[in-house]
Amino acid sequence: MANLPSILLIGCGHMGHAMLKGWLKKGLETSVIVHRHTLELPSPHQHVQSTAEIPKAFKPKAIILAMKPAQAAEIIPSLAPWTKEAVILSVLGGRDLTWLKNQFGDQQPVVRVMPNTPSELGLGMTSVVAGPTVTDQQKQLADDLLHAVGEVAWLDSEKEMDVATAIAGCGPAYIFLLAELLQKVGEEKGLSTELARLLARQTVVGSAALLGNSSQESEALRKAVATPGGITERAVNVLIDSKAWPDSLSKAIQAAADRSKEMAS
Ligand SMILES: NC(=O)C1=CN([C@@H]2O[C@H](COP(=O)(O)OP(=O)(O)OC[C@H]3O[C@@H](n4cnc5c(N)ncnc54)[C@H](O)[C@@H]3O)[C@@H](O)[C@H]2O)C=CC1
Ligand SMILES: O=C(O)[C@@H]1CCC=N1
Repeated sequence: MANLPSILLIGCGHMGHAMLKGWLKKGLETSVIVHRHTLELPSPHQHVQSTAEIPKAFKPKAIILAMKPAQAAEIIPSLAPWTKEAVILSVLGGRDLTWLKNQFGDQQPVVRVMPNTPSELGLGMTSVVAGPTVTDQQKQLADDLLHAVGEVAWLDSEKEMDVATAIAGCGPAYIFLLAELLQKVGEEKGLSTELARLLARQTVVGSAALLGNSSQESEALRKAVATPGGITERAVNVLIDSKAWPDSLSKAIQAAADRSKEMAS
């Protein structure tokens, strides 16, 4: 793969750092990273603690906004010296293209991006929608950067972004919660913490890898475990009851999508 373009990354916390780790592995050309805390970076990448310290001569092809949404309005005006020749990739949860246009002005090319933390391993899932002034070349640049850290879905409409966020942006938290709960129930049922932790973690890890390496639907993989009249079927019958997982997951996704929509303004 050709080197990835030069980037200016604003915010290098959980999400920014996950993407940066993925990009560094894939040959990121040059970057300046704004992060308030210490950060070890290989040369020629540069770490600064505030936007005031970004070298004036630096010409990033893309500026990635990965700070908290509440910090964004305060930081964005200080980025003016670097925005002219760059496309903005906004990772900000909930902040929509209209909000971004109001911050940067009508003409600034802006792409709204919703990645997730498995990007760190190149196993991310990123949903993307481009603003009206983004050129085909800039779309390609965004696509190259995001494909370097996993799968990319270009949405047909920005309306899809709230649910896409609720499923994939937030999704790793649901999977980790499942691992947490499996461990907790194991402990409650008398297993040692060490054994319950191992059983829960390796089951989630192994199942995700199996799904990722299989051409079968998740339903088929599930049915391959649940022998008719056997043991798994008893548990699946409890979980699949319409009032159990189908209902709670639907409510959970709706709650997250509603919050994403709420954060647009
Ligand atoms: N954590 C996740 O799984 C995901 C997060 N996001 C989005 O990513 C963004 C960041 O979230 P997290 O990484 O979880 O937050 P975080 O709190 O871990 O990171 C925030 C970063 O912003 C930096 N920052 C704070 N004030 C700053 C300032 N004045 N100038 C420059 N940088 C400053 C901090 O140093 C830190 O690097 C949010 O907008 C969130 O909606 C999107 C998808 C997934
Ligand atoms: O929880 C949040 O607000 C961010 C957006 C998606 C994942 N984390």
